[in-house]
Amino acid sequence: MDFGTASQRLTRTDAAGPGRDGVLRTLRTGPFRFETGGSLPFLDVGYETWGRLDADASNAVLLHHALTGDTHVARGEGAEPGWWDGFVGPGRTIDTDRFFVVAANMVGGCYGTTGPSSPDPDGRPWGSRFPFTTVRDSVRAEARLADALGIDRWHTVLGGSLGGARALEWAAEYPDRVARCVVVAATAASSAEQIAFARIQTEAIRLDPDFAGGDYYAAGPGPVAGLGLARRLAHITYRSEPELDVRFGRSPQGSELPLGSATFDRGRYQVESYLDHQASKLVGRFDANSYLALTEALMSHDVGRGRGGVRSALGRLAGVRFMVAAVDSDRLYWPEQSERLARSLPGRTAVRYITSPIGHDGFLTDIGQLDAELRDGFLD
Ligand SMILES: CC(=O)SCCNC(=O)CCNC(=O)[C@H](O)C(C)(C)COP(=O)(O)OP(=O)(O)OC[C@H]1O[C@@H](n2cnc3c(N)ncnc32)[C@H](O)[C@@H]1OP(=O)(O)O
Ligand SMILES: N[C@@H](CCO)C(=O)O
Repeated sequence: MDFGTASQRLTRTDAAGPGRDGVLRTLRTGPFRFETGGSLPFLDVGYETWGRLDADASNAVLLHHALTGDTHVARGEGAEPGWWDGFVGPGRTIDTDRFFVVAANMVGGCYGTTGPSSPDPDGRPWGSRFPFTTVRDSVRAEARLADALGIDRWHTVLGGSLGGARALEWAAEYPDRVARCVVVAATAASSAEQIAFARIQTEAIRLDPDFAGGDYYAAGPGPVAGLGLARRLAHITYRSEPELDVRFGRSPQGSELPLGSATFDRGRYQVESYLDHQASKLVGRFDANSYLALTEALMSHDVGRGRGGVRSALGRLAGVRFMVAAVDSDRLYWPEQSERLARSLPGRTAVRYITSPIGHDGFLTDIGQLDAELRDGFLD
């Protein structure tokens, strides 16, 4: 099964070695024990790099993708654009002429790192046997990648949304290995409402008859209806009410008639068609089990777990320089939650704001608003 462009770029290597910019490679680890007890005989960690590591390995930057993102942050040798192209590249804020940039796919994902759709040693997809995974598992896998690449300490770790949770978890798990940490549109721990929205999504997938308990790979495309429903709900939370209203209002989609002529026989509003499109795009590029694994990893996100609570976990991070940023219209990762996170960090850093009408996805579309803050001092 092909989950999109990333898998087409996949080439497998067993050693890190010097890289080619923006080409997906894989580091195979030894046995991997998950935070909550499961284990796998090995993990493949899919990653891409840009630029060159300095002789003293002091210029390495780790970028983290969000829930359904991948490792292709910036353009590389090929023509395929990256999802943060304006932000990462030669002369950009994350300047690949200066930094050695690394992006790894999360454990449980479907863009290069071992996940439920990956084959077990007998060649069968792990499916329902894939262990429950947490953000901390991904960070620990990335630490092995850092070891293999010869990086003792990151110059900067940076990410948004689930990627922001990963960045923060890196600082908490390995404070001596992180000099700077940028957390965008993320919280110290997933809130009740974030867990609630996520649960509806995971339920939509599990209730799809084609989910087959997670072992659907041999039978066909799998729970595409459930995954599409999950994405529709999620996408609403990624945008703002005013944006949807201004953009779509009550307009019908093309010549469709939303009032209909009989029960269950009506055309769509534009916003329905928009959500249908977002759903079908995701279904075409993402594995439902990976969506479950990463969503539940995000539900479990709590930087204070096993560390005496959030305040205690964050209070120890005086050696890490932080930037916390929020999207002012975010109704999923509320700005107040970023403010709370920033207040809990040593030095009580001020929250930087991305001003955008669109909501949570502003961390993807408008990250450039952090350029000046990052270039002007923070990344020095
Ligand atoms: C494999 C990967 O590339 S994943 C890595 C990067 N991606 C991510 O990390 C997250 C996934 N991506 C996203 O969430 C989004 O694409 C974002 C946030 C990056 C971009 O958001 P925006 O630029 O604001 O796009 P927006 O939400 O407006 O959607 C535009 C799409 O809706 C479509 N659309 C707009 N109105 C309608 C409508 N009435 N009916 C149907 N479709 C519509 C557009 O045609 C466009 O389609 P396209 O994306 O196929 O070209
Ligand atoms: N649009 C983003 C939002 C999640 O933060 C994604 O799909 O990864």
